[in-house]
Amino acid sequence: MNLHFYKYQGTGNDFVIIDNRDGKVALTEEQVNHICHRRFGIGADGLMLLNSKPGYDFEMKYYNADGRESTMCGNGGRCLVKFAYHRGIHRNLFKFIAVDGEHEATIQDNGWVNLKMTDVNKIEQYYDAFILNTGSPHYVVAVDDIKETPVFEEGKKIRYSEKFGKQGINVNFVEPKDWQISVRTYERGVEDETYSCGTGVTASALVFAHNDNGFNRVEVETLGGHLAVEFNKNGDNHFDNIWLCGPADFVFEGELTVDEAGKD
Ligand SMILES: N[C@H](CCC[C@H](N)C(=O)O)C(=O)O
Repeated sequence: MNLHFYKYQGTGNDFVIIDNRDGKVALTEEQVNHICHRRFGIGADGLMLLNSKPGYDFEMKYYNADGRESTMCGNGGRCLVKFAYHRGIHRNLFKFIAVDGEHEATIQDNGWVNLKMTDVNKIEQYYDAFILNTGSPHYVVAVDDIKETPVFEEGKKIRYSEKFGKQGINVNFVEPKDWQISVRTYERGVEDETYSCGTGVTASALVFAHNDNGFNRVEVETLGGHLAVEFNKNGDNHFDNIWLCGPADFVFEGELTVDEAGKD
């Protein structure tokens, strides 16, 4: 099967994207895993299909690098909006459907893509950490020195621990710094640290909100660059009008042949 693919990245969280509006592409778990492989494939944290969907500008289908269809990807959603624009879908306000429901998005004059995330009405405290779902499940814990934190080793331990078992969880280490936070994330389904994780950055910003009530904007530093999260906080653990804001850029495109076995 011949595929024309596009590579995009949002603060270093990178994705293979395929325009599947004609509905002809169906990939197996093994094929997605092979395409995302950093040595034997194109290499990516995940793969997305841009599908058609009546009533929406498009439908987002997201697969982690392990090949399995996953929950919401914030950076992926932002990259897919930029891709849709490049493919001729021009909107002041984009409206698409993803695994966690409807999303709106805008493309800013500086090229940033702002993505509206699902509301959050529950944050569970778990020992010194916080558990919440921003479209994907997240574990958020504060650390003293983000640079010295063994993200892979510690993140993997938590992700595979008894508590989170088969479902897994994304693990975010956060160093609060004045009016911003630094975040590093071990991502489920990539099974490694990624340069940034959009739903993880969103979860971290909600946990470390500055203002108790009303509008908040949290600046976030990640290995892959700068993001911002804006939201309304309405008392304890109620957040809405949540927007994940940041860059989303085209990298390259090409042709790919995958056979049934997922090999080139
Ligand atoms: N690995 C995540 C999905 C992608 C999340 C991340 N890439 C983002 O930008 O939100 C999970 O399996 O829950």
